[in-house]
Amino acid sequence: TGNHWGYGKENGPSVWHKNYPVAQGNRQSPIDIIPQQASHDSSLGPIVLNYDQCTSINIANNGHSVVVEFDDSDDRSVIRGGPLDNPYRLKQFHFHWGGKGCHGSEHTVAGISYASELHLVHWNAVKYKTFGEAAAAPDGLAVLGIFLDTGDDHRWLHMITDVLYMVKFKGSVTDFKGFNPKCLLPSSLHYWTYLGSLTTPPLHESVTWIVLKEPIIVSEKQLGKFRMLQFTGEEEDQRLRMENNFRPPQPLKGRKVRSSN
Ligand SMILES: Cc1ccn(O)c(=O)c1
Ligand SMILES: [Zn+2]
Repeated sequence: TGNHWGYGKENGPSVWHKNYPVAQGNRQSPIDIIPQQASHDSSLGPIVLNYDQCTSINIANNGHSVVVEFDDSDDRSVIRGGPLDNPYRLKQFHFHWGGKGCHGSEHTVAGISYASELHLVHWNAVKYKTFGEAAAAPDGLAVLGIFLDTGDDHRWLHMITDVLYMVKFKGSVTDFKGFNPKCLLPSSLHYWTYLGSLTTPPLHESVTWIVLKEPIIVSEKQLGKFRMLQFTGEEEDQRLRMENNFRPPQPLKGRKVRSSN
């Protein structure tokens, strides 16, 4: 109902604060990461991803992005180590991207944006009973951010781009079992980390961000398939191409960004 949030002129990031005042809070995401200003923290260990038993369930168009959901009923796929005090359970991953020839990452690096950004969303099931509860807690979520740059075809991304036609319209969902997101990681797990928020409403300040320094490479052709998705539902007469679904960088407000080695 009503003027739901989105990425358009009337309902985009510049007006989200009207319904979600935390948009102007002190730990909002994304941010511009300035490598030279990040502090090397030798106490920051490596991040460890245990995705081998992971169980993807489906892939869906939620009207803001395309999301792959996982069975998070136990600790079969978790992220641990790095800045995290305990394991966080993989819940879903999704992407943010730009328009044709435009970049659409959320985080930027020294003012430079990438073509796209993949977010792997995890929640603290040690401290909280549900994802919803964790999403509202200051140490509730850990999101692994991976930049996508353009070049050659990505060897495994076709497994996702080949099924996007099945979820063209908002509200569509289709089975998507047996996908292990480990195939979407770059070779290095070196990262920046800082305390931030969801980058979409409700913009809860509940995320420990872990942003990998090394991008993965995908082709323009593969990226173009994301742009055939629609923000709108099949029944709506408006046809809105899903693109530029990113929030721009937010004020750092004195936060420190730490860097793994
Ligand atoms: C939980 C959540 C929701 C939206 N986005 O963009 C995120 O990165 C994480
Ligand atoms: Zn995201």
